[in-house]
Amino acid sequence: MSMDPHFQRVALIGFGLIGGSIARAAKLQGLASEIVTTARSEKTRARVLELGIVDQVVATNAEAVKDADLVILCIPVGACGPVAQEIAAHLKPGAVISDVGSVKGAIVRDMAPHLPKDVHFVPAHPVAGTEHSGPDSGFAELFINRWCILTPPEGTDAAATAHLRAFWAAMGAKVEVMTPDHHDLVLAITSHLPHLIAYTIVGTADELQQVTESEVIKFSAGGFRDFTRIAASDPTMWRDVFLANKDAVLEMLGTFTEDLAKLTRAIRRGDGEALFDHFTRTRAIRRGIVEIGQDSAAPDFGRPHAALKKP
Ligand SMILES: NC(=O)c1ccc[n+]([C@@H]2O[C@H](COP(=O)([O-])OP(=O)(O)OC[C@H]3O[C@@H](n4cnc5c(N)ncnc54)[C@H](O)[C@@H]3O)[C@@H](O)[C@H]2O)c1
Ligand SMILES: O=C(O)C(=O)C[C@]1(C(=O)O)C=C[C@@H](O)C=C1
Repeated sequence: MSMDPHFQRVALIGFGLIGGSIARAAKLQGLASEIVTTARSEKTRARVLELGIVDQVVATNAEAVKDADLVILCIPVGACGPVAQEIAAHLKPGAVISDVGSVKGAIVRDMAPHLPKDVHFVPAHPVAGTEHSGPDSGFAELFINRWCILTPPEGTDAAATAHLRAFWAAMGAKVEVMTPDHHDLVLAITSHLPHLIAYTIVGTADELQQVTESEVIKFSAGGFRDFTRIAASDPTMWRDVFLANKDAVLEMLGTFTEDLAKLTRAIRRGDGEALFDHFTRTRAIRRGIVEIGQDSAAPDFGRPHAALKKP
């Protein structure tokens, strides 16, 4: 028999893209009897109330977690440690405490030491998002057919993990469990590096435009436009991701730079065969992802990297 996904009282710390999407999906699927959220500014509290999705909007995180059976931190990765410290004394014994951060090792290191022994800490990362943020950006369908990765520390109560898994599955997600370190390596290449590349190339094009006084960006074609969408993602969120996943990103950046050098050499030498072979291989990878209906987070694809093998 599968686990009941329902929680009595759910507290969402932060009502942005992800918090707002969880609220909408949980409400639609009847996954909580009551949803409470924090919004720090008066303006956001008024807006969240106006949206009419949650039952209660409060100003402090401590107030939000009171009596909550499930607490989800939906805030930038760098804020999770301080917020764990802030809410620790107010958590209900037996509650499931989770998050949605894009990095998992740092979250475990920053949050776990503050949490009382009588709560169940099950970190999570829904691998689904957009370049938008704030209370109006969320939507109930965001998680449908997307991965949600859980990274429960060793010794976590299996029933708590199963309950959170059922909650995410009921919002449409495909759930997988892995270690925080493995998560961070896989996401460094499939999500963090692509964002770094987008942030770089859009900045480079803009600088070129200024230096040459040309209209580089005005005449940009489809490929560049896709990069600008990614490069419009939230600066606070992505600053925190790169600070928190420094080691894995630097490791993947090293491998990426070597591969870029190989393609650079092929262009310089006029080695059409090397370019054609490379592009043929990557086209097959894309087609494989689309075929299995997985156009986000495709762990373990491409040339195998020793560190990416499943633990
Ligand atoms: N945007 C994405 O594509 C995406 C996808 C998956 C996971 N994530 C992760 O989800 C988390 C939230 O991202 P988002 O896109 O929803 O961001 P967002 O900017 O839309 O929302 C974040 C919210 O957190 C609030 N906040 C910040 N510090 C706080 C604090 N100390 N206490 C209470 N509230 C606080 C902000 O006011 C804001 O409302 C991040 O950790 C991010 O890494 C993002
Ligand atoms: O599609 C996008 O806009 C995203 O960047 C979403 C995306 C990703 O890289 O896939 C970004 C960060 C998250 O942690 C999860 C999902």
